[in-house]
Amino acid sequence: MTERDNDTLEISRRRLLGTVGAAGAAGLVIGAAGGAGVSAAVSDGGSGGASGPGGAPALSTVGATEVMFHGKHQAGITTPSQSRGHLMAFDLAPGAGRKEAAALLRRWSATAKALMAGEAPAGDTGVALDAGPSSLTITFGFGRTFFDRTGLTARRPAELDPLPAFSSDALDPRRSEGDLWVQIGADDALVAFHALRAVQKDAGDAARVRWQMNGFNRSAGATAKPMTARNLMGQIDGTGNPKPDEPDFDRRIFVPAGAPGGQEWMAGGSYAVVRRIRMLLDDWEKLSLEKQEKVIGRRKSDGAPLSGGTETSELDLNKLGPDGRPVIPDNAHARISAPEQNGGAAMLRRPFSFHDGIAPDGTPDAGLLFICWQADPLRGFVPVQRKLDRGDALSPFIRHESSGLYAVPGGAAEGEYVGQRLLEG
Ligand SMILES: C=CC1=C(C)c2cc3[nH]c(cc4nc(cc5[nH]c(cc1n2)c(C)c5CCC(=O)O)C(CCC(=O)O)=C4C)c(C)c3C=C
Ligand SMILES: [Fe+2]
Repeated sequence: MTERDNDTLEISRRRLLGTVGAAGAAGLVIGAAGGAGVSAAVSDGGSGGASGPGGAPALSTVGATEVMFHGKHQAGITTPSQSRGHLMAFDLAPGAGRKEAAALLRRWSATAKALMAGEAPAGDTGVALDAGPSSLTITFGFGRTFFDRTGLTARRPAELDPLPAFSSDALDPRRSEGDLWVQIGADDALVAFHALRAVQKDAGDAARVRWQMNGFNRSAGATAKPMTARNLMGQIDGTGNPKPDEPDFDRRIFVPAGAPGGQEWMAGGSYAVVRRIRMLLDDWEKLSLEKQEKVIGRRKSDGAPLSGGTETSELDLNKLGPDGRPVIPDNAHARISAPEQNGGAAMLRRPFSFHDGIAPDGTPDAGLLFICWQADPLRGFVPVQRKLDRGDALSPFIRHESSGLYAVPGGAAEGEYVGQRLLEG
């Protein structure tokens, strides 16, 4: 596989034998559209056999797809959603400061680079053997408290100021915030788990796990062509996301270099708002299909706006029904959260679903690990959530149970580790 900057798409032909199957083709197309650096190699051993070069097991495109570690932005932001995800927050251990944090980020970066390339470290457990890189991404961020703990308060970005309280919040502080945040995504469950263990072991005495959450999306390659994912309410979720080929995408999602009053070490970075949002599925599933669609303002079957068209048609917020009322109701989630209703506020939503079994009250402990990316939370998540908090038809069916806000620095250049410009600048 060829290593490339993660803003470019490279399909290595070194081991590309035969035709890319439907699943693989889907993955590659999404990778290109998403602007994520992806390299894919497919091996069938040259004769349709079961082994690749050096006797390594053959890989499908799903297994062989590699997302590059180095690049302008960290991987895992514009990378197409993976089918497995793990989120972890760490607190620095008592006595650990800037020096220990820098050593930890150096270790984590080396591990991320190796695992994302499908390499197994010496003495490895073997959990991820045979599966290839499987689009593994490992993304690192800093929480507000990190800066005091490391004596870097003066370099804390204003964007990390605490989010306002929202009336519908039911937040558990033990599952919120944290000094450091790690997002892991992969198209193979074993590859994702392997990375989770490696990251945790690397933390050593420097940091302790504060909370950890597990998520999933539809399996890579399950659909013949790329499709927007569905959430556990059954809705197509992600349609309105800004697209990387739109002219203002970078400005909305990534911190520019040289921003007046900004923190230069965040150039190319982004801010992640992370919320564990429980879905009250027993209540939701009692609603008729018609009522469910009015809650969102889109059709459940294909995600098309209730004003007509297909999934990608613009919402016609002025269209009235035969009863003289807006066909997309005033409190519909898609209406309230639309950028044009929020002074252009936009974010890139890249969630995972979660299911943590059955709660003591017998209801499913399931919902959305909502992760959204923006250049500034005050021009992304905050205004939209303020508005949703005041009258979203979806609110009675969801509960925000935890919250985190993290500064995710730009990608590491070759020879650099993630966060080096902060920790050694
Ligand atoms: C504050 C931000 C948002 C939260 C929190 C949120 C929770 C949430 N959303 C859904 C389901 C859907 N959301 C959809 C659209 C949508 N949602 C937000 C923001 C938040 N959602 C935005 C900015 C948008 C896009 C609006 C637009 O551009 O028109 C949709 C419609 C399809 C789509 O565009 O993705 C669905 C469905 C759930 C289930 C949920 C909490 C669990
Ligand atoms: Fe939403």
